[in-house]
Amino acid sequence: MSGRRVGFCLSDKKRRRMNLDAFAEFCEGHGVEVVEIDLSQPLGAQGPFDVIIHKLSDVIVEAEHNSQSQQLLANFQSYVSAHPSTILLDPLPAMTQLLDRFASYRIMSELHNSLRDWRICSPPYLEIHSATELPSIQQGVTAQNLSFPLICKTRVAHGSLSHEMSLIFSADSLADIRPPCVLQSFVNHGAVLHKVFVVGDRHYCVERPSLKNFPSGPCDRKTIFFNSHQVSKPESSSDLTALDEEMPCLPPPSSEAVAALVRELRAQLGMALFGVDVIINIHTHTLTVIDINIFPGYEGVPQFFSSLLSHIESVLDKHSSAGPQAAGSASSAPSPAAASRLL
Ligand SMILES: Nc1ncnc2c1ncn2[C@@H]1O[C@H](COP(=O)(O)OP(=O)(O)OP(=O)(O)O)[C@@H](O)[C@H]1O
Ligand SMILES: O=P(O)(O)O[C@H]1[C@H](O)[C@@H](O)[C@H](OP(=O)(O)O)[C@@H](OP(=O)(O)O)[C@H]1O
Ligand SMILES: [Mg+2]
Repeated sequence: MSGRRVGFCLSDKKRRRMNLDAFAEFCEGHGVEVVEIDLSQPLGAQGPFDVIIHKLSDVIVEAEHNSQSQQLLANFQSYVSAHPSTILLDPLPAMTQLLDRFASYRIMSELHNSLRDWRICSPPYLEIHSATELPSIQQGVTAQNLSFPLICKTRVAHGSLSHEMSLIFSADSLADIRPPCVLQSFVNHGAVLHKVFVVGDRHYCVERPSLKNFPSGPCDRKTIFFNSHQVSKPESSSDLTALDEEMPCLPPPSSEAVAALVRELRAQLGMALFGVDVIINIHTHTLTVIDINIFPGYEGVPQFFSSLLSHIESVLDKHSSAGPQAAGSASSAPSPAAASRLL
């Protein structure tokens, strides 16, 4: 495979985090050229691209209220629409839905049906659209069978503001939430998070610290505000992740169940680069899905570069044998207006 060009459209932060320069060097050794796309310059002059890998989550979120980001997104979309043979990893509509926890939680909540044989579930949740709903939230909490403590997360799932969350211990503290957000039952899981990182047909599980167990049921404790990156990064260590009690180790998630989960999500989302966060309920040992992430950090994944390159090679090989309109091509992008309406 020689003479192939892969464009990367990433924020500066993401480019540094994934060490794109090192990946470009790695690809060069395999006859693949990596090009950093500058979204602010005409894309036509930067192409052609066989594949574009992007993480446009910040641009899509900003395009909601910023005309410059709207323009960048529109330029990107008109380029991909005009170049249907360029493969887009991942398709914009697929990844845009994961920017919205209302959409991603709906997907997670349907998993227990599609994966019935594997005892996979996600905690019950409630969508709060606006502050006008505040007076009736307690009714919603009861109707949806949510149980205290509750974890409250922003509706927007990606970007720096999206990791600010809170733990709510009683009905009185529901006044602390800031809509739009989701309320989700907190599931005790022994402070262990299992991150499943997906790269095409391969996936890898890594263990991370996580929130400790809390007594079930309402209590008069004050709301705890925290940033999820203080609790679920490899180096995270805080009072919130240190268990208060001794606890026997939980069994890790079954690898067959994780493989079934990844297969189902790959098919449902039509995506290749994503992460799924799962915890194990300490009482039922049920594999519980709590988050799906777009193009995550893959920290701790051995040989991420070679997995990513083999995925790129495999989609290109499939594409050339299937013809230019093969699945995953850039033509599946929504109109600029549709994409910016998605949040
Ligand atoms: N329903 C839940 N029950 C128990 N703990 C939870 C639940 N939801 C989230 N957590 C805890 O809160 C942390 C952050 O939650 P979540 O993964 O939804 O946030 P995030 O900001 O999207 O994180 P990431 O940066 O991994 O994408 C988890 O790692 C886990 O420790
Ligand atoms: O690799 P894990 O531990 O799963 O963490 C990821 C988060 O899940 C993502 O939400 C981050 O993306 P955003 O910074 O766009 O929220 C993502 O940031 P990144 O895209 O800069 O890598 C990571 O922090
Ligand atoms: Mg997340």
